[in-house]
Amino acid sequence: MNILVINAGSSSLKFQLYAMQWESVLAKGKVERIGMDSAILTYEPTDMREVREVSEILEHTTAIRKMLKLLLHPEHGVLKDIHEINAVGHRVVHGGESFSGSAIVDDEVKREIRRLFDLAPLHNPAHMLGIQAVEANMPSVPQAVVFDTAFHQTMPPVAYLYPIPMVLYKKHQIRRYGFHGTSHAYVSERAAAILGRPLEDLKIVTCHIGNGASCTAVMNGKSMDTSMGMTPLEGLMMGTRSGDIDPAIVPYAMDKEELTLGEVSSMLNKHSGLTAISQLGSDMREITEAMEAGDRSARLAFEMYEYRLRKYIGAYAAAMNGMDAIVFTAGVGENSAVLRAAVCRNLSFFGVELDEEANSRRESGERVITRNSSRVQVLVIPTNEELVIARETHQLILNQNNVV
Ligand SMILES: Nc1ncnc2c1ncn2[C@@H]1O[C@H](COP(=O)(O)OP(=O)(O)O)[C@@H](O)[C@H]1O
Ligand SMILES: CC(=O)OP(=O)(O)O
Ligand SMILES: [Mg+2]
Repeated sequence: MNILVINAGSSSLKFQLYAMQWESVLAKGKVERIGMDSAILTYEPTDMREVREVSEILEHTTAIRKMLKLLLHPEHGVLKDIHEINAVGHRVVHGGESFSGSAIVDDEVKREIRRLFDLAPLHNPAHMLGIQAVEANMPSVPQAVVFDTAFHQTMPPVAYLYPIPMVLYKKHQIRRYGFHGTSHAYVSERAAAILGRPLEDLKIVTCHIGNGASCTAVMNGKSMDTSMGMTPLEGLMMGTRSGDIDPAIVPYAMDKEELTLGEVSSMLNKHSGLTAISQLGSDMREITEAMEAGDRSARLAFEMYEYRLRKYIGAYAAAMNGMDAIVFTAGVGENSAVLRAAVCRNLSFFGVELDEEANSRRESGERVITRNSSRVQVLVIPTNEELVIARETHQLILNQNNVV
């Protein structure tokens, strides 16, 4: 069975085509910087040369159309016919309290994803465009959705409730949900395998630091707390999102700057975080380069980002009463040796001993970046949300076929 996995992020669209018999990737690719005039499309068919295009791609729908064309391309393609794709699995960020597991897409599921647009305004609408673009191009293919929120359904009430009137939870399900669940689950399992210890015995802080960023306290293999909340806005400082702020800023800024609710939400989701402080944009690569060239705003942005991340790691060590390992993953976590070094240098109190050479080595695979003597092991683990989504989709399709 071939499964196409689509991960439509806020600024990127990643895809992988899996042959499930071997769990092997036939082709993969990504479109980065969607919405900007120089979007970058990279397509990598296994065993063939990479194709790279820089063009204006303003919408997720255009990105998907370009992807299908490449998969079927006479020269670069890996498929002869679109029907060789047996199912599509989508990453969906918000599943609310309705979904504690994955689901096959039907009208009811689509209605629920739409109902949750307000809670994940940068994400759920993009996923829906993805689902619709697949329906338009491949009307008979079954689609599944795998939710970021599902892994965090194990959080206890002390972690998921807000200290506000209970009526808001009971009537409107206002609570903390957490996101990036497939990634936190995957990297914590891999960390246990690399450390050669049972996941059930470990206290791990997983740091998924991409354009969106979140930290999770994974205790005995279960999410016990995570930094994102009712929406992916809470927690760490991110590319364009503020993360934690005093909620009183919202009415105050609305009053002083005469902002509408929509404007203040857009300010916190799209014009805050690294973008706001660096005044250079949200790309950590550019910010690090500018910082190293002496730009003060870039340095402040970097330092705030690192400081807020480190505070969460410390908080989760306290939440779990211990910490065996820290995992860095996603775009920034996997690639920014500078950020990892800054975080680790300031965690020596916990017994983190960074191996500077291992940290700065230009490697892309899974690795430990602390010395053997380090009390807390720090790992870099490339995330693989796509593989988790492919496995879940495969299982749902097999179950469906057995029932029919
Ligand atoms: N070599 C690098 N050094 C520092 N940051 C990087 C590097 N490569 C990618 N990034 C960062 O990773 C971010 C994207 O991460 P990713 O996990 O792909 O995001 P998302 O899925 O949220 O769109 C970019 O904003 C970029 O700043
Ligand atoms: C939930 C979330 O923030 O996702 P992303 O990192 O893809 O923006
Ligand atoms: Mg992502």
